Amino acid sequence: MNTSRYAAFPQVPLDDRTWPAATVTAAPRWLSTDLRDGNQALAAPMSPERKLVMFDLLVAMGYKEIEVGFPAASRDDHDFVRMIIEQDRIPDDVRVSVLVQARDELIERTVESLRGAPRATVHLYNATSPQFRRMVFGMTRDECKDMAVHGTQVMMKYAERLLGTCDLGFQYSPEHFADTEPDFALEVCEAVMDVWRPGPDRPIILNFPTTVERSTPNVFADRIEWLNRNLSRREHVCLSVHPHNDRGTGVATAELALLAGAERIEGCLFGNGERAGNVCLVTLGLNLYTQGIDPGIDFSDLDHVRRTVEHCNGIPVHPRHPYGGDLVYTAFSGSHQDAIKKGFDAVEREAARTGADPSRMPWRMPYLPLDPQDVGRTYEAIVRISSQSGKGGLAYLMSARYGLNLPRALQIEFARHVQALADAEGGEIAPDRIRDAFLREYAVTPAVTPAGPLPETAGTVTALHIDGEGFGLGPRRTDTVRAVRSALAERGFRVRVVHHLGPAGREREEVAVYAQCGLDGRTFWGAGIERDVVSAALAAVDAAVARAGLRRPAAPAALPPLPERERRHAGRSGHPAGRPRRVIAGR
Ligand SMILES: CC(=O)SCCNC(=O)CCNC(=O)[C@H](O)C(C)(C)COP(=O)(O)OP(=O)(O)OC[C@H]1O[C@@H](n2cnc3c(N)ncnc32)[C@H](O)[C@@H]1OP(=O)(O)O
Ligand SMILES: CC(C)C(=O)C(=O)O
Ligand SMILES: [Mg+2]
Repeated sequence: MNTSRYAAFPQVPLDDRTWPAATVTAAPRWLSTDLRDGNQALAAPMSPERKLVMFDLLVAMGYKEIEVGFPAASRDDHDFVRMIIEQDRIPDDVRVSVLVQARDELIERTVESLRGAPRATVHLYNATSPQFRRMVFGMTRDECKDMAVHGTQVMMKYAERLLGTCDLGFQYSPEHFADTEPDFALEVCEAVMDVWRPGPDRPIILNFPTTVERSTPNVFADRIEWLNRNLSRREHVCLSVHPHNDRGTGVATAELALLAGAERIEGCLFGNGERAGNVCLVTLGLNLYTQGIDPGIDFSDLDHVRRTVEHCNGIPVHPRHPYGGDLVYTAFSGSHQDAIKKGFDAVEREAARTGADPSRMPWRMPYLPLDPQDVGRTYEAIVRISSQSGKGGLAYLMSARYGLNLPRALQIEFARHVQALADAEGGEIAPDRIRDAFLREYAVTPAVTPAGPLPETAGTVTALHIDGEGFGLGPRRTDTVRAVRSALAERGFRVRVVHHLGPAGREREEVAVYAQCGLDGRTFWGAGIERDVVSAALAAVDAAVARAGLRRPAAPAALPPLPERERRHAGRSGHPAGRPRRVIAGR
């Protein structure tokens, strides 16, 4: 590749920059340009209907400055502006703006589109960079400056003629500011201000776009700090930035610009816009939120925002898009899942200890920069199981989704089963399949249960785990059922441990008990899930004993036929192939 065709971007001479030591403590003013810069970048620009959906979304989210179009561009753009004005759809605390080039014929139509608006801003621009002056305009610096000055004069003339009592705002952008000599950008802005004459009730927005992002964000920040120091009438100027994302650093550019003195940011939801997009307003807003700063924008139903934006733009949001993508609150890898599970366990313990509401506790969760619930997501998709997962993730899924808190040793054992499944199938294993595999493997129901005690030699049920708590049963107890009953009674087990088994909303409340059965130096786990703890404990013991194969009949053929469900499960359990699962536990 021919690197020699490109050159590093020149630095701004600013040796005493202060922005690196600054911090952001409040949200900037936001302007959404989804309906203008975002819209102009679509293969099929939005119809007025889709524009209205986007406009209503932006208003509902709390954006107070919305660029609604380029009325001189098309009938749709013009008619949309007319529609929201005539139908009185602009809330009192929202200001719309419209963009226009510094060209007389376009300015008239643009200003005219705002007739009847109680308040609105005209946004005028012309390119100022040397390339543009040379290649596109064929103009000197002075001629280029005159273009901006003249455009401002023409805009004011038409506004006076057409807009009557409108509370008119004015914004000027030197397009390609990031490529323009800083002193020339300043000169043009000063000349524009001389015409507009900003004052106490007559502010001006000076908006500095990267237009095409070519430099590292620190270079842009230096430019903004330099302007911040050198602009006259600074108290009447709102210093705004408009980063694009050509180098993938639009967000960083905006954030460093804030440190350098910018007060307002223009961007689009999920970073729509020309080429690699405008800066993403969702990322910027939630970046502030996760620093404890209120962005002033409602992101509490981010999936709805994303769906609406996808509908309006006709472009899908990437699954890994910060904060809003489908996968950004999901861990697939084992060590991440394990740490997240431990993080949630720690929060629960802390909440139980202090009586605090977990949803109000400080968020410090490994691998999750934001509580998904804060943006309307659930915890369900936090962990998804694949061949990269381990016992921690599995334990989280079983607990969070099905209320099954597996003891650690059982987690380890079950993880091996799931790993084998993942290795065999590849890809993701759906939660319900994992739960089914667990029930099939551990909640074994003996097919025949005649009365009578277990023989002394049958093996020893060594432990019960009820809702994550282990109860050792002592070495000498061999009568399983008696051991269970007395262990529960000795502990005065009256607590009703309630789990929801199955998807949230199912009404059955059940208790899960896990039993460990030791035989010949090996351990066999069983699970019982029943409506009360004693039945669950008995079922768990039955299952553990059954899995140990303790009371296998000598001749399986002598038993009645297997029920359909049992038949399906036989041979899929990790037991040697063909070994009968039909075992009997006495009661
Ligand atoms: C960075 C940005 O996003 S800026 C916003 C850009 N947005 C858009 O362009 C979308 C809307 N635009 C349009 O619909 C059309 O371009 C229109 C209606 C504005 C103009 O259409 P046309 O008159 O056919 O001209 P065209 O689009 O080809 O523009 C080229 C002319 O604009 C001039 N021009 C380009 N940028 C500017 C500017 N910022 N200020 C003044 N004139 C400009 C060019 O020099 C050229 O002039 P020429 O006709 O003398 O050669
Ligand atoms: C019109 C201006 C602000 C623009 O969109 C840009 O330069 O990117
Ligand atoms: Mg732009």
